[in-house]
Amino acid sequence: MGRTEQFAPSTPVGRAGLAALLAAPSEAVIALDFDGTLAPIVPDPEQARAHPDAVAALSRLAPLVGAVVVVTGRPAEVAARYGGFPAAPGLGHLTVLGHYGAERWEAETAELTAAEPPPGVAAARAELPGVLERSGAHPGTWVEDKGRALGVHTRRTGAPEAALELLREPLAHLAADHGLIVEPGRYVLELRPPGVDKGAALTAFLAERPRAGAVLYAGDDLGDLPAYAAVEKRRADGLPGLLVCSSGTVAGEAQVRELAEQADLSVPGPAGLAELLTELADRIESAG
Ligand SMILES: O=P(O)(O)OC[C@H]1O[C@H](O[C@H]2O[C@H](CO)[C@@H](O)[C@H](O)[C@H]2O)[C@H](O)[C@@H](O)[C@@H]1O
Repeated sequence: MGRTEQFAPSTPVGRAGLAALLAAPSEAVIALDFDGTLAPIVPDPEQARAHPDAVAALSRLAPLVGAVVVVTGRPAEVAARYGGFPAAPGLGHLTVLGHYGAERWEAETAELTAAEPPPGVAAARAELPGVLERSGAHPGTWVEDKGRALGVHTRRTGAPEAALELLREPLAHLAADHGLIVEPGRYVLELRPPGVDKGAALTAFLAERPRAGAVLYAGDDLGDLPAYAAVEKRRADGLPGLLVCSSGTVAGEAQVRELAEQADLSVPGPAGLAELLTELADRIESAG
């Protein structure tokens, strides 16, 4: 199969989204999740790094399109650093929307803007060790303190799915007690403030660009569903869009079914996304 067929969207709306992106790339917005999409999933979240081929492809693509934005559950500055974005050529206008949109980092200025630190996180942080102990959390359960949110990871336990299930209810109670919500992800339950999600973040970013002619969104996890819904909504309003699913490639881990079902195009993980971004850069360059 050639690359053109490999990256052909399976839906008419997806094909229209891709066609609009390629017809007027300078008005297109490329929006990408970080973990599982730009960066391969690894056991230790602190060791996650963007796939080098994805960064190289973005370096070529970013100067050709209207905007590139990374929309992530990570703190924005952490995603920028783990992505290697500050040092990468061509990414001088990249934006990272972190903490599901509560933070924003601009490559142009290296400035970080953030909403007020949420109340409730400090109290939940203090109570979390006790809650984990009383719940019988499996050995290997690990807390990622993200400052304005707390991620409880079970990937490094002996039975990640069972370890996660065990914690759903106690963490839901802890979150509710402190005005937080639980954001579920790939072997992680995150306690975070309500009021933002990737859909609202992407919608606001697109609203800053009234001339946007197309939007591509790529994600891999439940937290990306609101961004998918935002693209669907903008498509209904007439903005062409392409929904890409970075399919799970970690042994024994199922991909997020809802995302795969809604996507116009699936790629095999960050390496596949890198190929897609490379293909887009090739096609835009050869047309120009
Ligand atoms: O919105 P994203 O950019 O996809 O971030 C979502 C969460 O990703 C990270 O956790 C996930 O990736 C880890 C590294 O590969 C993996 O070990 C873990 O099992 C995954 O859930 C990150 O640690 C979280 O802070 C993000 O919210």
